[in-house]
Amino acid sequence: MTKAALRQKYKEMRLQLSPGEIERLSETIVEQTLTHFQLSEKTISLFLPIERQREVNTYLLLERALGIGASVAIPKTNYESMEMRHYLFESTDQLEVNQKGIPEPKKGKVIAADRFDIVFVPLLAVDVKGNRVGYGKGFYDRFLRKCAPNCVFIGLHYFDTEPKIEDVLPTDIRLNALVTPTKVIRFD
Ligand SMILES: Nc1nc2c(c(=O)[nH]1)N(C=O)[C@@H](CNc1ccc(C(=O)N[C@@H](CCC(=O)O)C(=O)O)cc1)CN2
Ligand SMILES: Nc1ncnc2c1ncn2[C@@H]1O[C@H](COP(=O)(O)OP(=O)(O)OP(=O)(O)O)[C@@H](O)[C@H]1O
Repeated sequence: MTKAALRQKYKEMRLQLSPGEIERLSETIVEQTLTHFQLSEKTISLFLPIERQREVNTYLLLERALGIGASVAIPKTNYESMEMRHYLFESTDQLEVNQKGIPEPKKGKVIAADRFDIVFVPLLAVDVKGNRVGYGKGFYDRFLRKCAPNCVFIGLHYFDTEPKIEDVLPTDIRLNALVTPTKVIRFD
């Protein structure tokens, strides 16, 4: 399928999940993540969920990661440059929900892209090779290319992989791994 068709399909599938299901599936995704990846002492990029879009509740992962000594930075989007800048998470007082519904830091200590060990990546759909579909603005494609070569890109997703994304672009950056409620997949 094309990215446009997949966006529509998965937006609808997410909106069919009840708030109770979102919580339960998000908890399972977080448990799977903690079982399969070592987060302690790591520097991590973590998006916070657009609640009206029923994204994975990553607040649960934020709490757990901080509890085991990870440094967590949250991205903030700039719709003029179409780039993201990361700020070290220190307190929920730093956060404000932007006009797209994304909780983002207002200020804080800036963390450069090449400092991350792990980046958790939001997505609408992903194929069997780790190609992803996001909201189509390329924020993550621009950010991930600046990360260190050994940085691990992990998608968090409620659903299974798609057989194929038809219109993959040369600028698209693949995931290294995917965590769903039932599977942890490593690509490559
Ligand atoms: N939680 C979260 N943070 C993220 C992303 C994400 O997918 N999830 N992004 C991933 O790249 C970037 C933001 N990308 C976005 C780009 C466009 C729209 C947007 O146009 N939203 C529409 C509603 C959604 C729709 O139906 O298209 C809008 O607000 O009108 C939202 C996010 C960076 N931060
Ligand atoms: N490094 C880059 N420099 C300039 N433009 C880029 C770069 N990476 C991606 N783009 C552009 O951004 C857009 C990304 O579209 P695409 O459908 O791949 O987004 P997406 O991966 O779904 O979105 P997102 O990364 O925001 O979740 C394309 O128009 C692409 O050409």
